[in-house]
Amino acid sequence: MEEPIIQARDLGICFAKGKQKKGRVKDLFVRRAANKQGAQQQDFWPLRHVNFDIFPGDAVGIIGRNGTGKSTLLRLITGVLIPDEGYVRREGRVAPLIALSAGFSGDLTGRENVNLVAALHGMTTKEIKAKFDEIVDFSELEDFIDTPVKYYSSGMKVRLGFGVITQLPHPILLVDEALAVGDAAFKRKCQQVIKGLLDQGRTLVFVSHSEGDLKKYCERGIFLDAGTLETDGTVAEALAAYKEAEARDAKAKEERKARRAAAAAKAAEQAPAPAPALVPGAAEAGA
Ligand SMILES: Nc1ncnc2c1ncn2[C@@H]1O[C@H](COP(=O)(O)OP(=O)(O)OP(=O)(O)O)[C@@H](O)[C@H]1O
Repeated sequence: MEEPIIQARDLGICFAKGKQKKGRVKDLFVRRAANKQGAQQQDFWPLRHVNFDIFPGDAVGIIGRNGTGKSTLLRLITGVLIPDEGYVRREGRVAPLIALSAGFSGDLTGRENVNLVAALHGMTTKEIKAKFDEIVDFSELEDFIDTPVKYYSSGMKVRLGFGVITQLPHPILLVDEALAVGDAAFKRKCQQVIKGLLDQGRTLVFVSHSEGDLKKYCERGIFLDAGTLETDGTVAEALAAYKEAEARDAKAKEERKARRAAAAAKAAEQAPAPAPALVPGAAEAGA
């Protein structure tokens, strides 16, 4: 039987409300010790008891409302965050199309950043040299490649990041809304590149709020809700479950609103009639 390229078992991560958690090795010890002492009041689990297998060549869309742990799941898969429970195992390196504009050093030029980022992701000097022109050409930054990245616009940074990461030979491609940025022409170019990588047999895990994009790239869909994996099926099934949950929530919200309005009307009905206004001197005048 084929082995999964990504496997999650009882995967969970706990965050403290109002505090940013960084994926640090130290946390492996500190947080595990803290968990043994019992969860703090402010702790919450954006993901818990998550299980799935992703096989080589799968294209999986991660669907869910804002704040339901989609990006967190991708960061757990890349290894940037360390789980508090369970595990996620990868059989192959990851090319992360995530937070693309954040990965550069502002004082270094585009050229230096390409070399640095590609090397950090495991490309050899020879590989980088072979791909360099293609990266620059794709990002359309020929005239700015020797300019420090701090002078780039956010779109220029994203273009350069996309150019580098899509040249990595790694089998797993993680995409987090990377296609939501950039102008229409650049978006079309990105779509072609991703399609090409999928045709080569890469495995895709794709976070998006766009039904069109999800359907375009993915056959499978995982719907996350309230910290758990609710549906793992075809992308159409996962989208249907997502819409159902949204409709259920909208209905519950309407019902709550109607209950509050009814309670307010009842309270107004039962309230004693307001006392007549006192007109100074009225009693004396009647005597
Ligand atoms: N490093 C962190 N430390 C603490 N809390 C975090 C951290 N990263 C995310 N969170 C919180 O975890 C929850 C899940 O966030 P996440 O970004 O994974 O959601 P999402 O489903 O990707 O949302 P969106 O659709 O809005 O992008 C949110 O409540 C968020 O505030």
